[in-house]
Amino acid sequence: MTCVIGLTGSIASGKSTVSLMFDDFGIPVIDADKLSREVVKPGQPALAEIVRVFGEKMLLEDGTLDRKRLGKVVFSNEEKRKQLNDIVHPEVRRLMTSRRDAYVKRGEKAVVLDIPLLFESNLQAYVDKIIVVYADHETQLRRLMERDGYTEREAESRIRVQMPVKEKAELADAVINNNGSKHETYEQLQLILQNWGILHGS
Ligand SMILES: CC(C)(COP(=O)(O)OP(=O)(O)OC[C@H]1O[C@@H](n2cnc3c(N)ncnc32)[C@H](O)[C@@H]1O)[C@@H](O)C(=O)NCCC(=O)NCCS
Ligand SMILES: Nc1ncnc2c1ncn2[C@@H]1O[C@H](COP(=O)(O)OP(=O)(O)OP(=O)(O)O)[C@@H](O)[C@H]1O
Repeated sequence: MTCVIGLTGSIASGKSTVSLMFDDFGIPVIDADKLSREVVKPGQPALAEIVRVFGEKMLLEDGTLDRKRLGKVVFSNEEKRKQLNDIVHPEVRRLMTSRRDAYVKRGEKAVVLDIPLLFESNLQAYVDKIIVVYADHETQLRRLMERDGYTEREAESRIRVQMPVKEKAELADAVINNNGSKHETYEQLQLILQNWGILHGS
């Protein structure tokens, strides 16, 4: 039986960092953020729908989506964010479940679905176990500003539209505290996978 692990957290809490660590254990990861980029590539119906709803101004000169511009709109307007979600999320869910099912069919011991909005979108039933990657607000804000070059205001607006990571942690089967070093995070992940019988102790 494949264990389907949902990996979530809040923006810049460290999901991608943890996601890379699964590689070390030979466990495949399906990344919802990556899929959400694939489904809006030029020629895809979701991009045409975004242009219809948000206008041609959302395209860069080369015909690709102007993510920065669209981000400015949707992270400051709840209604518009919902409109975008309604265009992008069904496609992402379709790709995610078909890839998950392929891994299950192959008999992998585990597969990870890295889904930033797992709780917000009510996708708990897609997975067997949930790991929340936690970082306290200050750490999250600092890492987000450093990684993406956002002002404090821009970073806060992105954090604010998600369920607080503390609440997510309460709903998890396991929590990784990512306030410390990446090595400490790695050790926590290893222990969780051992406890779940996915990895064997060394
Ligand atoms: C608005 C867009 C164009 C901004 O692109 P940008 O390259 O700046 O950000 P990126 O896609 O890398 O997302 C970064 C993080 O923002 C958060 N985030 C993204 N979209 C949303 C959303 N609709 N609601 C809440 N948080 C979101 C997630 O934590 C994500 O990990 C893009 O985020 C998007 O298309 N969002 C809608 C699809 C979506 O919900 N993706 C996230 C989960 S699949
Ligand atoms: N334990 C850590 N120590 C130092 N830096 C870290 C640690 N964990 C993550 N970071 C850094 O913090 C930033 C955010 O981490 P990461 O990209 O993994 O978050 P994320 O949850 O995947 O974000 P998003 O929701 O935007 O996809 C990155 O620049 C990453 O290198």
